[in-house]
Amino acid sequence: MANTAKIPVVDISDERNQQEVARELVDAAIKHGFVYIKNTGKDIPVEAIDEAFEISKRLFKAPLSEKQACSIQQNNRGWSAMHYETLDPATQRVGDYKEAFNFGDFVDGKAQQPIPPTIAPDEARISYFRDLCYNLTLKLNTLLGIGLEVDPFDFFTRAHLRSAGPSGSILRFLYYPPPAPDTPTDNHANIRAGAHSDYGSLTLLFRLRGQPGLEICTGTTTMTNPDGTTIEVQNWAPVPVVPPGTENDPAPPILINIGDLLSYWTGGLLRSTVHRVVFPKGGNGIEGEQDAGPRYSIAYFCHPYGGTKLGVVPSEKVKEYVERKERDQTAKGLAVVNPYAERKVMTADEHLRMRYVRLFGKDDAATDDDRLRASYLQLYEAKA
Ligand SMILES: O=C(O)CCC(=O)C(=O)O
Ligand SMILES: [Fe+2]
Repeated sequence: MANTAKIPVVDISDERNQQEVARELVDAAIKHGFVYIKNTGKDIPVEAIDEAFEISKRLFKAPLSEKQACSIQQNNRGWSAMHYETLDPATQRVGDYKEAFNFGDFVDGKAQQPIPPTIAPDEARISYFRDLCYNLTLKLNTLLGIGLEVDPFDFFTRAHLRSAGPSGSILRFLYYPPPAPDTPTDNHANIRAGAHSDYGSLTLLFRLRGQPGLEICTGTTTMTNPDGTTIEVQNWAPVPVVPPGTENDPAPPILINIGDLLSYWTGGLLRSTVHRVVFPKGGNGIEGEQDAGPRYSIAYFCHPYGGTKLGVVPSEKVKEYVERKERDQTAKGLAVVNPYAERKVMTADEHLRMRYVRLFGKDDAATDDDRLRASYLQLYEAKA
């Protein structure tokens, strides 16, 4: 049995004591940065998930010309071709072995971007699914507010309301084709999705039974080379689609992870964990997860309103954590960098732009402010 990730499964049903649910979610977000939401079919009906996967499969099978006509734009909407994205440029020699399609906002069930004709009749259903994801993220934001004892408890929720203004939220269909026979699958030359952390506040991830590949970084090990020099090697643990206790649920649990924005906003208290998607290695050791065929997943990346100021979160828990970390750094003789001490508080849009600058390596687009923020962020990306 592979050393699988020990991510908690939380049942967020309304019948449960919501204080308790909130505590469980926050504990997982602090410790793992990931948490499974038990799928009872109440928050997101199982049929809606099945439908979304069915549409996604048809979309990626559509003629290339249809997809190319919807190629991804500056606004991060549209189709991203095989190898187009490189999530881990430091390690990867070629871009990710995947295709993706990003959906931004819909208005009255209509996409505000070009849609391949093959799935044009499904627009309203995609919009409905995106709404279900949005509603679930509002509930999760409220629970995180309760668990962090933020005052007011709906502080995060309000920042994520559509009525607050446009955001970077994206519904993304992902397709990982089976590796071609000559494809090297050693994770360095070629990988389905390179190691990365997500950019926004929360990500919802839907996966299919029998389609493994997601792994989380659980830490690093220092290795000594023959010449005495040392290198840090990342340790990886597969994330089962169907963790123990959920085998009889109507659908696999929805996997939630904390993104960099929420980690930054909470001074690093909530953890944004690095993850990646690898090719099947003759099964990953998890019972029932042996599939070497194509892999489909669906992600919903939740972002607050673009103008949200990522200043101090009104929570004693966050404040105590930031102060404790500063004391620890001082005791270790390390420089103390307080992100809240910036002369101008960064907004959600600025945070996202900073990440795009890094993803696409366009440093010429970066301003001094971007670089300053990047240096602050590095501190919070030190996944202690
Ligand atoms: O496909 C997956 O399982 C994960 C995808 C992912 O991490 C991402 O798109 O950010
Ligand atoms: Fe991700």
